[in-house]
Amino acid sequence: MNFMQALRTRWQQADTLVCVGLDPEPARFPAQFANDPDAVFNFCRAIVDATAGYACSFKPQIAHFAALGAEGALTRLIAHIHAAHPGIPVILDSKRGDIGSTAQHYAAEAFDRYAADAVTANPYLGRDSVQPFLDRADRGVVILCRTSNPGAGDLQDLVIDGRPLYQHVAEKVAREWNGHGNCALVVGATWPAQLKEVRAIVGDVPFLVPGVGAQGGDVEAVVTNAKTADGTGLMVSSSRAILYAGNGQDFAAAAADAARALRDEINRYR
Ligand SMILES: O=C(O)c1cc(=O)[nH]c(=O)n1[C@@H]1O[C@H](COP(=O)(O)O)[C@@H](O)[C@H]1O
Repeated sequence: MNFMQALRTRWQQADTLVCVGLDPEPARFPAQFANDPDAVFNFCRAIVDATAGYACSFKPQIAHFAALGAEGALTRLIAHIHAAHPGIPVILDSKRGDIGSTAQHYAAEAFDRYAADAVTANPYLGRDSVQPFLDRADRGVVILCRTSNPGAGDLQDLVIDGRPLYQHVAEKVAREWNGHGNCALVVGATWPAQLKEVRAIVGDVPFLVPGVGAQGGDVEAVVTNAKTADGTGLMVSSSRAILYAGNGQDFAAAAADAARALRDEINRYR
């Protein structure tokens, strides 16, 4: 099953649009991990196992592993997700973008080294830089469109030919880059008006929507502005608000409660 089929199946069968972000920060781990040499893996695995029932996808963020020299933990974590929770796709959040010959290696990194089902990609260098990802028809390519951060508009809102750059990205991805039907777009939860505009441009192309939870995005506004006609189309991503919901012995149960509460809040507005 390819990424898009897996995602759609998961939306329907598990009735959830929550993407659980895996952004390990050892300084925020519960005390029980203080002397654990494999703390990054063990913490993340506990979160994965506790939240899987509420997840339409998992999204490990590569810098959070690489900065710690924990690439091995990332490899084992993705393997664990595939083995213990088959059918839940993994999006490697690496936001890669480079000339085509180098991008081939980034595609191999995400899909072959880490066995991710999808990857986030930066479109700034143009189509040839994304092509090695697009060519992997069975994998997903989640392209930055209107990001969640405060400075998103510095470049993404610049008006070109009468419309902001992020709308050109949306248009290009939906009409030209999505030949294999394997593209999705990143649109931040912090920008409800832009979510609505991009949805109007791209039809049913799925959105990865980070920015609820720690970044303060409004769940009702996200779902009402960005869902597709069938009440799906979204991976609403939250990392810190789930991972660090508790920091005692019961941290995994607290994470599960946070993921369930987000699922239920999203489902109220679908
Ligand atoms: O591509 C992403 O995942 C992403 C895009 C974006 O526009 N904003 C954004 O916050 N992210 C990522 O989503 C996660 C958000 O984390 P929390 O704010 O803790 O939920 C981080 O891993 C970010 O790198």
